[in-house]
Amino acid sequence: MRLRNKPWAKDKIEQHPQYIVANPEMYKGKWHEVFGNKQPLHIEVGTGKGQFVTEMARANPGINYMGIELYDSVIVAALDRLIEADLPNLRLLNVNAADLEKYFAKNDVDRVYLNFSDPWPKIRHEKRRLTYKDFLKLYEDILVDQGEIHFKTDNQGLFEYSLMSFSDYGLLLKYVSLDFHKSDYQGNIMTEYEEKFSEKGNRIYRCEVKYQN
Ligand SMILES: C[S@@+](CC[C@H](N)C(=O)[O-])C[C@H]1O[C@@H](n2cnc3c(N)ncnc32)[C@H](O)[C@@H]1O
Repeated sequence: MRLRNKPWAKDKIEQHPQYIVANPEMYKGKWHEVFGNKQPLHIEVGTGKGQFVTEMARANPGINYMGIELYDSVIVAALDRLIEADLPNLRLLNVNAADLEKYFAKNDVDRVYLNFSDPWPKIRHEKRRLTYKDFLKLYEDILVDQGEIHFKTDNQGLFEYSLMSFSDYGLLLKYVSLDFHKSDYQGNIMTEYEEKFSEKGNRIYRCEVKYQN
């Protein structure tokens, strides 16, 4: 993600606490208070400009969604999208996924989406990959039992690494496609990166994995 410095981004985020949750640690274990219902919660870790979560929330009003993004200069684009869509079942969190356990308790989350996560190809950066074992432990600690991770990428190296990481962790493979856009999967919602890279002719890889606890 190319980052343009936006010095006004912090102020804009603070002005919209109804969309980008302020003090999210207050809601650990009680996110239903934020949404006003007990619908399942699906989170996208590394949501970028938020196209995927917004369209998922619009298409599935019976599920609550949360887009999690580290950079304020990126999440403001998701905020603009959310202001326009004004969906009651969608919120954003401007936090680092490495701190997820500060904001979510066990069973708070029903599904984790990882879309076009930064590949961090150098081995010395392995720990930053969102499918590294420490992140798989974090997701396990906030998901319901038998919770799922749904993962899409155009990066073959990251996909291969992630399948190995999921397998080493003991996750069960439920679905895998090595050319997702040529598969018979119905109802795919595209992310910004997915649109950009598939238009360039890149192949899209996708899998669904499930914890066996
Ligand atoms: C390559 S972009 C993909 C954006 C979007 N999911 C898509 O498919 O279009 C990856 C995003 O993940 C965010 N990200 C990376 N590491 C993160 C972390 N530890 N916590 C939260 N967001 C993170 C980046 O800032 C970036 O916006």
